[in-house]
Amino acid sequence: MSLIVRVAARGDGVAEDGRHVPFAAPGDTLTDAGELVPGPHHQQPPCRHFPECGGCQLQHLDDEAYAAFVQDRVTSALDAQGLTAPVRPALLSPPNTRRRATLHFDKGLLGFAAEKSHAIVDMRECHILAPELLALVAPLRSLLQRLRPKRRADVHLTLTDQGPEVLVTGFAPGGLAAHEAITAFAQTHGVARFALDDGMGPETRWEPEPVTVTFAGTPVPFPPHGFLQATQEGEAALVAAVREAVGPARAVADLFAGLGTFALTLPAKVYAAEGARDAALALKSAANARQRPVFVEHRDLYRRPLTATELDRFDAVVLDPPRAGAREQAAALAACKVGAIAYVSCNPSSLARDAKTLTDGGWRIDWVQPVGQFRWSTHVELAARFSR
Ligand SMILES: C[S@@+](CC[C@H](N)C(=O)[O-])C[C@H]1O[C@@H](n2cnc3c(N)ncnc32)[C@H](O)[C@@H]1O
Repeated sequence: MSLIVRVAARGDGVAEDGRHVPFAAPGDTLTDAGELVPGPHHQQPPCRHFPECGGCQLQHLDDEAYAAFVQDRVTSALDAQGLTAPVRPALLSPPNTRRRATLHFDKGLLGFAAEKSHAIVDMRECHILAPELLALVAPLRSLLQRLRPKRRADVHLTLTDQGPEVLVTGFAPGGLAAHEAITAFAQTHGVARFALDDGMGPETRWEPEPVTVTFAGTPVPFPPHGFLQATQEGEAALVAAVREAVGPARAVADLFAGLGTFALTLPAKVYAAEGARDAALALKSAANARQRPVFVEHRDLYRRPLTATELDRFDAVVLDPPRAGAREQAAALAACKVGAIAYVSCNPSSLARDAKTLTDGGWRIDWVQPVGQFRWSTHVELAARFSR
C-alpha cells in the first residue's frame, strides 16, 4: 500500500514510494496490486469530456487539493532555484467563469484539443467556460459546418463589454453567402464582434459598436488578438496583489502592460511599456480619453529592456511578461534602486529563474500569491512582491 502524497506539475499523483499515478488525488491509496482506492480529496469529475479533453487535467481533485496543487507548483518552482518565500494560499476562480478560450474546428468538430493528441474533443458541455461563451459553441459548430474550412481553424472566444467576440484564425471565407451567414449568426447570437484572420491580419465582418474592455471604469478599445486575464476573479486577485505590492508608490512603471489591466487600476502616475502596437495604441487612446495619468510607450522589452538608470526614475515596477519570462529585464531590475517590484507571471518556472536573478542582485521575495484562474488545469499564475 502506498499513499498518494502530492500532485506533480503535469497532473499525475505521486505516491510515497515515488510512483507516478495518473488521475490520483492526495489521500488516495495505491494497493500492492496497483489498484487506486479514492480518498477524501478525490471528487467525481463534473464533465463527461474529462479526462479526454485537454481543457482540464485535474477535475478529479476537490477544491482543497486543487488549491494545494496550485500553491505547491509555485513553492516547487522556487525550490528548484534554491529559493524560499512565504507562498500564500491559492485564490481559485469559480467554475464557468472563463471569459477567454481558444477552441479548434476540424471535420465538423468544435472543442478543445484532446489532452494527449491533436484530435478535437467535440464540446457538448464545459464547466470552465462562462455561460455566454458556452452558449455560442453549438451554433458556431453549425455555422462552421456550413462554411466548411478546408483545414483546421482556431476559434478564439473573448467576453468583452459588448458581449462575446469571435475571432476565427486559419480561415477567411469570401463571397456573399459566407458573409451573410456570418452576419446572421452574429446578429442572432448577440455577438459583439466577428473577425477572421487567415494570416493576413484580422478582418472584421461584424462589429455594430466598437468593442471594449473596461479597467477601473476606463473602457479600452479591444483589438482582435488582444490580451485579457482569463477570468474576472483572476484579474481582480492579480490587481489586488499588484496594488498591495506597489503600496503608496507615486510613480510606477508597468512593463508588458497590455491593454492596461494594471496601469489603469493603480492610483499613481504610470509609465506603461507594451510590445504589441495595437494594444499600446488602444491603451494610449483610452487613457487620453479619460485623462488618466498613463504615459504609454510602444517598446520591445526583450530587445530593449529598461535600463537600471531608466528604472530608477520610478518608485515601483510592475511586470507581467509572457510565459518565457523577462530574463533581460530582470537583469536590469536586479541592478536598479526602485522601492518594490510586483512580478505577475503565468509560468512559475520562468518567474523562479528571474527571481533568482533578482535575489542574486540583493532583492528578497516578500510574498507570493498563487492564482488559479485556469481552474482544473495545470496552468498556474501568480503575483510576487520583491523589495530590497
Ligand atoms: C501576460 S500579457 C500581460 C498583459 C497585461 N499586463 C495584462 O495583465 O492584461 C503579456 C504582454 O506582454 C506583451 N509582450 C510580449 N512580448 C513583448 C515584448 N517583447 N516587449 C514588450 N511587450 C511584450 C504582450 O503583447 C502582452 O500584452
